[in-house]
Amino acid sequence: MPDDLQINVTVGSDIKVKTYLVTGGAGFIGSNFIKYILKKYPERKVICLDKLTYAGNLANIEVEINNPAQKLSFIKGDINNKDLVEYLFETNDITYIVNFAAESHVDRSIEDAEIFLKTNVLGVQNLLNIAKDKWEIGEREYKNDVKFLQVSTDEVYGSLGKEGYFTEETNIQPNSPYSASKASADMMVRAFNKTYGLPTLITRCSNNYGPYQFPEKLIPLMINNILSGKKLPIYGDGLNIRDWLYVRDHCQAIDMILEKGKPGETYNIGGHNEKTNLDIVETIIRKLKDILREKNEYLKKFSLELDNINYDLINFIEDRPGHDKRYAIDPDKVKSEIGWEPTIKFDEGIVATISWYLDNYNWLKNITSGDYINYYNNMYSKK
Ligand SMILES: Cc1cn([C@H]2C[C@H](O)[C@@H](COP(=O)(O)OP(=O)(O)O[C@H]3O[C@H](C)C(=O)[C@H](O)[C@H]3O)O2)c(=O)[nH]c1=O
Repeated sequence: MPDDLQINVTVGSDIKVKTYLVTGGAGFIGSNFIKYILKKYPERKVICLDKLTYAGNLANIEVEINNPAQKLSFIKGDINNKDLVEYLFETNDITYIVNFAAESHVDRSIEDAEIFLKTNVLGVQNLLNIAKDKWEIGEREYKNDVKFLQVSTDEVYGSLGKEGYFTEETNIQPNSPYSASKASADMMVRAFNKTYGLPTLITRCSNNYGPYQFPEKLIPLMINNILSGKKLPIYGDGLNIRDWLYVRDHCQAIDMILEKGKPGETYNIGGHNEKTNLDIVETIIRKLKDILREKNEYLKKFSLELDNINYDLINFIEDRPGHDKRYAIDPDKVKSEIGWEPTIKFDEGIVATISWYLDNYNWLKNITSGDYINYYNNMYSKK
């Protein structure tokens, strides 16, 4: 049976449709995942639980929420809310729990780590506890299908030198409060698998980019700054290296790991696309210019002049404390065991991303009118 048509069939005539609890589903990767799943499996149900912090935005999944043909329900709430999470498990036959809910920005964690521990560690422990209790009761005949997938990050491995790659066996050596919180959560997920047998999966992705990313992260921040006539702040010498993964590829990998992954296992998901930050920023300048040459109505809209979009916009600023030098992922396990590899080339993905931000400038404007502005004002006033 092709994957797309797969449904859960229990004994007798009772047909169970898979139901996802997607936590953090109004954020960048979570909302892309919901879109991916609803499109690929129109018969499946998705419950999105999201606290709607500064980085979560209902607009990201508005189209899907308003489409009665799509089986998506949205609940505003915190993964730390025990009663609410219990209620969701009691009132739904949840097959897959996919946890995207997290405070994700390294710079914010350096300013104050508290919320990172509350959400990324205690929140995960709450989800695990409740998932385990419901799973242990095992009323459902399709209990074996249940999986708890923790979306983690390659940052838990720390930093690489010029050579080598992170494998799933690499020691955990987080360097920022953010990555320390994600590593702690990974250890709790592991413990719930080893101690109680909860069928867990951990995925560790490299840097994502694509539509709906909050403009505090490198790529949308640079796009937004160019469109707003601002300088482009690069930390340190700009030679730190990240491995960039288009968000849709990441969503596809998570879907395949949910279906084929072995409980208790960890899978690294990378884009095999290592670039220095300086290279990324220069590429954005060049590609944005190419797009604006073709769609010159945008020049007027943003009051921009092509000649002013150049490398002089780059502003090297003080380095991020504890700035990891290089992340890079060994592709072997997810390729050989799951059959996944990235499909979207960076040149394609970056043009799609820049075009999306140009075409959805209202989204960007709404996002940047709140917390984000205050946060950056405070941060840059210290530099
Ligand atoms: C915002 C910003 C960043 N940078 C540098 C710092 C990093 O070397 C690189 C990317 O930074 P960003 O903050 O976008 O992402 P990372 O710190 O690599 O972490 C990201 O990717 C991992 C996998 C996650 O797990 C994180 O949740 C996610 O935020 O650009 C600058 O030079 N200037 C800037 O203004």
